Amino acid sequence: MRLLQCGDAGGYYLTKSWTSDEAIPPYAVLSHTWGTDSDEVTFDDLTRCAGMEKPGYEKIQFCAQQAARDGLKHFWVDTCCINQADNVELSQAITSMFDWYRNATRCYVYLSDVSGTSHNEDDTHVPLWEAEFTKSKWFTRGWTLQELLAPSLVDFFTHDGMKLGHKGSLEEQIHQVTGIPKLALQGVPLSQFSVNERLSWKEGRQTKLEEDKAYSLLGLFGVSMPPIYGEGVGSAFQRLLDEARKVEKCLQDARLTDPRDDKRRIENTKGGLLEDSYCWVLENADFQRWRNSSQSRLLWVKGDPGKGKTMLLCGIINDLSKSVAKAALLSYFFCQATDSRINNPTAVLRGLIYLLVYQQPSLAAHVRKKHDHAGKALFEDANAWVALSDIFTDMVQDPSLKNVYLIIDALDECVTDLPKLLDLIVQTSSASSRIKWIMSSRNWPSIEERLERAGDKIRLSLELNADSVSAAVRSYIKHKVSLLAQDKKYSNQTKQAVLNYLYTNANDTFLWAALVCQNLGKMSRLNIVTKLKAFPPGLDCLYERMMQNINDSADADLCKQTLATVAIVYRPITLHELTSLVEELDSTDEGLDSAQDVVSLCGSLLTVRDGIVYFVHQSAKDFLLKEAYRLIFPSGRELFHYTVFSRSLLVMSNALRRDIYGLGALGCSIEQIAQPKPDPLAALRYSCIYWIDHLYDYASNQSMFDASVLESGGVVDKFMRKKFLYWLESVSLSESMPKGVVSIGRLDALVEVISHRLILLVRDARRFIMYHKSAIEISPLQAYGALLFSPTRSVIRALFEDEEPKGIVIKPGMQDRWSNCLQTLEGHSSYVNSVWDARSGECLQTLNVERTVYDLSFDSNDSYLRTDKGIFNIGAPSTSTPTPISTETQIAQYQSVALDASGTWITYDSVNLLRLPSEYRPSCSAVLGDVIAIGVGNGRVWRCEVLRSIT
Ligand SMILES: Nc1ncnc2c1ncn2[C@@H]1O[C@H](COP(=O)(O)OP(=O)(O)OP(=O)(O)O)[C@@H](O)[C@H]1O
Repeated sequence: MRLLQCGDAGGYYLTKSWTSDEAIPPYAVLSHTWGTDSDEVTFDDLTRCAGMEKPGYEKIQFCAQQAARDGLKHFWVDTCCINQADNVELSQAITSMFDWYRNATRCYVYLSDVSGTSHNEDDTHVPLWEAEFTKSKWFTRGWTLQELLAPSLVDFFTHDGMKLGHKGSLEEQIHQVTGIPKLALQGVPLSQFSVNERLSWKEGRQTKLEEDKAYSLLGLFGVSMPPIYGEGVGSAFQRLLDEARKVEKCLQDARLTDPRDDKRRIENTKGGLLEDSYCWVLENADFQRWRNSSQSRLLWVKGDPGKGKTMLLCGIINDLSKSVAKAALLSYFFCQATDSRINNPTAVLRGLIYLLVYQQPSLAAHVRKKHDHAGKALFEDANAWVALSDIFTDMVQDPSLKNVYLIIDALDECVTDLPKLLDLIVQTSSASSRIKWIMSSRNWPSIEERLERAGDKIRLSLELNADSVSAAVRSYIKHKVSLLAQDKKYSNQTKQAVLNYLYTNANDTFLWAALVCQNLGKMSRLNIVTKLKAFPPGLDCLYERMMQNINDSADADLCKQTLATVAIVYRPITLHELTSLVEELDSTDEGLDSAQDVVSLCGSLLTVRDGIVYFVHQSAKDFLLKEAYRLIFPSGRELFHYTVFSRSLLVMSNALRRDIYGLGALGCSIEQIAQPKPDPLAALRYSCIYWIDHLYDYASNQSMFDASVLESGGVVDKFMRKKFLYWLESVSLSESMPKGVVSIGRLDALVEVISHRLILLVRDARRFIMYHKSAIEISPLQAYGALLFSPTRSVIRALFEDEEPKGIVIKPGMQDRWSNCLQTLEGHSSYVNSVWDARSGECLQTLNVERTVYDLSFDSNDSYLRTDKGIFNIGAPSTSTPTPISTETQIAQYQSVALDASGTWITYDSVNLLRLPSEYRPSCSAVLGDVIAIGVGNGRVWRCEVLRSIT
């Protein structure tokens, strides 16, 4: 990027060309409409110190003067800063232009057809400029759309240099003229608007070259593609949309959780964020040093449990999102030990990457280098961490980024592989001065040691800021007790007594105060001063007292079972799921109500939000697992895993069945499926996803493990034989296929070590799920269609023979064993050319593309298929109603049997029926009556006959 600068002796000269990874000085950009080519000052003019007489010179002078007024030495004007005669440079400029406008300190819109001098004669209240402004041709040009949206500061000027206002002050008028939502004008990330909505903003805008209509939108979609002038506007838009969809897909696949939703949920669960209780940190000297010094890139907020770290970070995020606005990206993640989805480093990176790409879609390019080939597996397979940490490192060093603020709460709740995450933080913080990290955690020496390697880090210890924390806790107590006093109608005296008790005993711990207030909220005001004594100071003492109360209650056993269940599960469970896992609850008629009641009885430790049961705080769970361990797991934790495992197996065995949602159509897509009400999976979902994990953890203590569980005829054997396919369907309905694949892998590993009896069954089940994963993930009932594409000697196929869709015949029949292909990978081509070993990552087999069948037709007497690779004898297909022979790939509007447009589905009467494994996808096809013949990439030809009455 070349910039302009004023010369000492007047005139303007071009600076050197800055590469994208150099620190480009602050600059202003001009946005304007082009006159005729001869009117504009060109790159060539400037290099020859010519062009002063051209009308376009005025705009350059205007831009230079305005930039100087704003204290900017450099500025950029598209007419002369790009050498339009150099195609490579022009092409590069087109793909970078959005970033150049976005990174400009200011953008000046020069409206050549708006004057600021006179008033509208018809209506003296409306200045003439406003009428002219709304009709300005600037709003009708293609490129000015990104020039309006990319920069954060856009000032509008008349042709004689009078400032009319800025994007914010003129928001209403701009919105009226362009139809662009005000939020987009305010700088909300453009990815928040659908592709179609963004496309609608270009309506009525013109460009000199027709392809520029598409190229001028590249930045709006975060897409980078080379311009190919001459390709035509249709092709340019097609490429643009293809790329935009890939960016969208990338974002969708990266999203494991939306950290913005997590933040809102956490704030709500904790009773709302109080500004008075966190704003001290914004003035804190350590925080300020981190904020203002370019050397300080890493801030570690550390403190004991319940000191308010999470809420502090929520407050900092709110403050940064206001103050850094579009000048920087802000990405964050909240680790939660109780939820296995968000308690590991891969989840952290997915969350951070998701928010970064959401704010700046062009960053998706770093993900797409791998995602375009690997698809969603990039984020989920065994190599996810390695791939994601590379992507993340590249992303935060992207030259188009200004500053990036990265925030992770509760490192101590990242329960697996924390050192890996800490190392990445340290490494990225020293790699670029544009990155600033904030992390919070408890005072763990192991974290301290690891962070020691970072350069200039700042520790903000809550214990060392006791005065500020103490004042913040007092303010919190004051607020909470006022609400209590109002609610419970405390007298002034009672209110004061409660306040005093909390002030004296909170020991600067928010959580202690929060728990006591929560409990007081459930008590009557009678004798409240005496009742206060039931809340001893110190978190552990408080939990101990609560546990004692539970243990003394009439429902102690049920409460302890419930607490043990909530403490041992791998993600927070719903009340419905709780009824499945705790036997006593399920056996009552009013299972759900009882679950609600028992959680209320444990109310000092548990809480329910949106039907999901949580610990009131991580420290409550920690207390149970350490101090109250013997009480809630009298026979040890492993045996409790067995309880959850066996309950899961029992409830699944009773309830799982074919087509549990009553979908009917085999090809019904997961995207079209709405959960029925009541949802038959509501109580089973957790069990479906995690039963194998509980079995695995039960088996981890071999001395307690009862091996008969894994014997033939044992509970696992019976379940797999009777319910495996229904389980697969339910896993898909729960959108958890990747987890299902991993779980069956774990079961396989377990069986290999413990019991060889089940090995054939489990290994076959594993091959089945790996081979058919994609089809079942897209359409749950394809679990049954998949039987048709499984080997004749597959154990699962034999066990579930009755579940095969009736009336569909595939010839030649399947081979008798599973092929070398462990897992089919779905890329963007219609069939894959290579198959890979999922464990070693080695390529097992590369299909010979040379042998692809390209041409295929039925012979006139229906006994042969003619192909470009030879003639296949197929015998006469049993069709009764011959229809015209077509050698073209069939599309979905065809009656009877056909292929859909993507060549991945066999359809019947235009409805998806069978999803084809990659190896069976067509390179060509032909239809005769109810028979479709398909030629594939490995030189094979196969056919499928679909009889009218399919079930
Ligand atoms: N600024 C605040 N506004 C409202 N509530 C707050 C605030 N700060 C703390 N609290 C209350 O204190 C409780 C504990 O705070 P928080 O969860 O932030 O502590 P923590 O230091 O992150 O604890 P841990 O390390 O154990 O996770 C919260 O559940 C909330 O009820």
